[in-house]
Amino acid sequence: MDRIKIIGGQKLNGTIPISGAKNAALPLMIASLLTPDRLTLKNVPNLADVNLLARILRNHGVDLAVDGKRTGPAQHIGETFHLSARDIVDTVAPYEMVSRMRASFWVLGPLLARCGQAKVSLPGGCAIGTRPVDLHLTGLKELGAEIEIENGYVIAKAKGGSLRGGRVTFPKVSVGATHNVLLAAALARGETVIENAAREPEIGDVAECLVKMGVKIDGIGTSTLTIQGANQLEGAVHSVLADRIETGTFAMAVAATGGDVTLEGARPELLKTALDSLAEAGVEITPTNSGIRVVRNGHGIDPVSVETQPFPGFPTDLQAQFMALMTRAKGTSVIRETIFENRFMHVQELARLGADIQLHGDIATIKGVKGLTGAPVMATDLRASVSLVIAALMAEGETMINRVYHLDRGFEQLEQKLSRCGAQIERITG
Ligand SMILES: CC(=O)N[C@H]1[C@@H](OP(=O)(O)OP(=O)(O)OC[C@H]2O[C@@H](n3ccc(=O)[nH]c3=O)[C@H](O)[C@@H]2O)O[C@H](CO)[C@@H](O)[C@@H]1O
Ligand SMILES: C=C(OP(=O)(O)O)C(=O)O
Repeated sequence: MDRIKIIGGQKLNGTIPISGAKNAALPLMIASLLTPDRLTLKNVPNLADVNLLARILRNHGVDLAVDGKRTGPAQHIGETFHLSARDIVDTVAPYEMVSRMRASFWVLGPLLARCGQAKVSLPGGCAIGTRPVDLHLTGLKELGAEIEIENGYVIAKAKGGSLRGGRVTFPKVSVGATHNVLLAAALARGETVIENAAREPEIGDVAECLVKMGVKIDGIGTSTLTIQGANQLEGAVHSVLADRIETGTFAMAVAATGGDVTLEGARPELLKTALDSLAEAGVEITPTNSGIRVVRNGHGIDPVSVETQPFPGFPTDLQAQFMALMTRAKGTSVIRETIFENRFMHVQELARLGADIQLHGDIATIKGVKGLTGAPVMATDLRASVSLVIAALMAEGETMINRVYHLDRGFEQLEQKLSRCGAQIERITG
């Protein structure tokens, strides 16, 4: 099993190219199930989750060709995927695959819309809470799905053979349920209205792609989406939007170590709340023509308290990274996690490096310490893992991070991007 070794204490200086967003690339790939024509996606990040989803989609009959396959150590990021689902050959998404990744559950809506039936295993994903799928299922029922759960599988059939438009009012904001219903509504007969839809930019990106495929959607970027389903969708060409979580992660890494880094291709408007929190901590954030410049030189880290919220609030996917930064602040900060009930697995690992963090329910109180010291730690989930990378970059001496397969799910060329900016980071394989 691979590990990552980091010798902390180096400032980061240089340029980091930002990859396409995992959380947009996955539902965009799934959108290919909606059309027999070719969907071309550019700027797809090379990640374990993307590769696993490619296997799941191939199993359903999607033909996937990749342009620009790398030869040797890649300097460039992003690939072009051509996905063609001429015929859906299997409407079952098996446990072995779906249990390893949350987003794979989102094939349910499109399969149901295209084929009138689907059998999809209950999903897995990061172990950050119970993560039910009730909102996905009630949403699809509003579009005419009949649903049973048997032996860990959701078995769904469209009443009368095809879905029809409906009104879905989510009692709670859910990214995944919004994706699932939006994708299904694209091929449902008539109009669907989704109220209290998640507004995360990745949903807007999928909606923009669906529009290119022939769906009429009003309210993109707002919490009310009105979708006119089409009988048949066309192919399209779409570029995956920049990863705001990767952007925020590197910005926090630079804030942590000090230095001067340009995040090339970053879109500051996609993570305004997080960048504002960094500015409050004393980090200089400057939008440039091609991205964002992040600078911290001389100025220490001021303590800043945050609370996670759905977009446009502070993202839960940046909570662990921000906590790592706050471990070295000049005072005490408070972080409240309101989205997932068990997303504090990084706390005990950060403590191994010398962090002083008290947990009470959904609130973590972080007292900034004078210094962290390297130690062996274990990655527990994707964003928790990268918070350990940030802490290790600040720590004195060597940190060995075990179970880095979590990182490979969501960070393209992490070690290369950091080491080119001066970090002492190395993957130890096997
Ligand atoms: C692949 C992907 O894009 N994953 C993201 C997605 O996860 P995911 O789509 O799983 O997250 P949701 O937005 O659905 O979850 C938000 C909250 O709603 C609850 N809930 C959700 C669905 C449901 O049917 N019932 C229910 O109660 C969840 O337990 C959680 O407490 O959004 C999260 C919140 O921004 C991010 O942290 C994940 O990175
Ligand atoms: C929690 C995440 O992923 P998933 O929803 O796939 O578990 C994430 O991307 O931070």
